[in-house]
Amino acid sequence: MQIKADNLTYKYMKNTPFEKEALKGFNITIPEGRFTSVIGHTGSGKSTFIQHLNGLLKPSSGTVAVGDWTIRADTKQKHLYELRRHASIVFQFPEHQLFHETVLSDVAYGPVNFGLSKLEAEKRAKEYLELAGIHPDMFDRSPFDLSGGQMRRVAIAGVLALNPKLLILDEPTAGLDPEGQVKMMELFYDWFQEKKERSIILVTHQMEDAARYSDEIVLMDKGTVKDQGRPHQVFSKAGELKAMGLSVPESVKLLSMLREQSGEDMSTAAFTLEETVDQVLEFLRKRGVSDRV
Ligand SMILES: Nc1ncnc2c1ncn2[C@@H]1O[C@H](COP(=O)(O)OP(=O)(O)OP(=O)(O)O)[C@@H](O)[C@H]1O
Repeated sequence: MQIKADNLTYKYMKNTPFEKEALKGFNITIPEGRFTSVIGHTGSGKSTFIQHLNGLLKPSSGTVAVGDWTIRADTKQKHLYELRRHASIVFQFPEHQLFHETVLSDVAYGPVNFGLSKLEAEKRAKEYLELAGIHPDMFDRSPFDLSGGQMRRVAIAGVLALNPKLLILDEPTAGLDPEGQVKMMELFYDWFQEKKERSIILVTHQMEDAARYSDEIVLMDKGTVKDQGRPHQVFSKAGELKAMGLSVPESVKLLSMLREQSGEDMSTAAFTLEETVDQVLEFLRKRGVSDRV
């Protein structure tokens, strides 16, 4: 679903002495079928923005359009019920929301709620649990007997089983070990790639993830959108990012240092280990030392 914000403003505790303008009237368009990461310093408004994308928050002024739904300050919640079938948010620590007796019934709950029969819902739940790496032996166990990482996978399977078109992820790998983080991101990316109309909006502080998986990056600062572009465009402005208290991926740092210290005209756009090695080898080739590598 395409996302379009027009002059989007959001104020917490509006018209009170504690009023806080978290979004300051920005415009943005994010086309359907993209993996988009939203980055920005803490407090820049990322979570506030994404909560508008399925109507959890409504603009104080301006509009947000998500697919066929347009959300304004006076939009009634009942008009957003259908939107929530298509746009799902995964907050940090989604495992805190597990509450059913068994893993299977927890994942099947959402699809039943959205109208599937119990049989169909369980079939779909099994499919997504397996995709999320949960072995069938665990289906009848209590979700609370699982490890933290497994509980997170069950919770994610519950969201994917709703078959959303837009998946909104707010720091979904927080608290996982490095291997768990990679596996979780690969799960999301595989899901995203399966159908071309699927979109992901990922809020992250992990610049490596933003660079590696995204088609586009949205950079937020002080309640507004500062930049939007492909990873190599956004991360080529290392100085600006640093001034906002942000960093660039380690691979970009390494190549930037190499470029500065050698004076070589080379690209710093490399977001995986393989791409970085290729760039370094290219550098060495230009310098005529590739035979010794
Ligand atoms: N419930 C709330 N009541 C009042 N102010 C809030 C509330 N939630 C967020 N804010 C304020 O709104 C601004 C934007 O917060 P938001 O959580 O959207 O930022 P963020 O970029 O997601 O931050 P982080 O990276 O730390 O999660 C911040 O100044 C924050 O203090």
